[in-house]
Amino acid sequence: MAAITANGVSKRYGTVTALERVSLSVEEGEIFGFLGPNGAGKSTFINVLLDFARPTDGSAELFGRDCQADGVSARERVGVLPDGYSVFDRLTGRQHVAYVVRSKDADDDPAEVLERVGISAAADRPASDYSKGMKQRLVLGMALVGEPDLLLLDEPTTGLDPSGAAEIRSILREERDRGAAVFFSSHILEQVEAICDRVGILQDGELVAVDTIDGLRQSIGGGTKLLIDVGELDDATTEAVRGVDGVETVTVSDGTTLEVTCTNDAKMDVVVELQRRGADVMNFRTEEASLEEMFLAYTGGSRE
Ligand SMILES: Nc1ncnc2c1ncn2[C@@H]1O[C@H](COP(=O)(O)OP(=O)(O)OP(=O)(O)O)[C@@H](O)[C@H]1O
Repeated sequence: MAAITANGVSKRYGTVTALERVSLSVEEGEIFGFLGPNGAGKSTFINVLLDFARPTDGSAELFGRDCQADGVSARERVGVLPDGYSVFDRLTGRQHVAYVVRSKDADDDPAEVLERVGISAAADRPASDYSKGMKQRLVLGMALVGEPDLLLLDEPTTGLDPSGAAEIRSILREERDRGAAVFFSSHILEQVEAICDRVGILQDGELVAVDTIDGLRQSIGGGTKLLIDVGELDDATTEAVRGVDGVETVTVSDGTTLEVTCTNDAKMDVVVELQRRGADVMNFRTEEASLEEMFLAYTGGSRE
């Protein structure tokens, strides 16, 4: 059964359309990255799943249970790191985790949970004294209690230093590997590229793409960039390469290096055309489009 199903979810705040007919499905055992620039609607979508916000149109389900009509039972199997979370200032980290263990009727050892998220040294300090990154680790630890079947995480690595972000990514992989679905939002492309099985790109409330990273690469023109060093290059040869089926763009740098973006299938045709035209192909490299290039292609360069 799908962990998350969204059927045409729209959300309007007055004249602002935060979400526009978002439909998607996330399965158990996958890490799904929800990517979009600031204000794209990522938190609003998670808030709809948690019933912090009600959709204007459409509906959403967690494990087949309606997030609004049946919200409490929909959230039963879910661990959450919400946007704008807060901690209880007077409780220690250990007490926070112990509280969640009791309320979920779970049997996790709070010390182990705190160890896992890297704040065991601060276990008995009040959470009010924690840094932002430590609070974030604490709330993530609380989300992990009870082996939830779905982790819903709003920007889980923002505010963490690079090694902290890497630790969290490895926890998310472990959770996926034990069969949980992991859904997390981010505007940090590298975080998403590093661990996601699939990615959804949200732009102005609309889901403009959902695919694997490789699939996204394919759909923006194969996503393959060829860098070809040739001895000499004339305009007619450049034009001929532009005319090869599957070629999207051709640019020339330093007078002798061609940069060609094209579908995977067109790679060899480009080289064959160059040779047919008598060009001396001296070096030939390919680069895959980075997620950043894909993101810019989908969002029209509005990365923030
Ligand atoms: N409670 C609210 N009242 C009015 N407008 C809202 C409310 N919540 C969100 N919005 C608007 O909806 C849009 C989407 O906001 P949202 O917080 O979902 O974006 P986001 O993708 O999570 O952004 P960020 O990456 O900056 O956190 C924005 O234009 C925002 O101003």
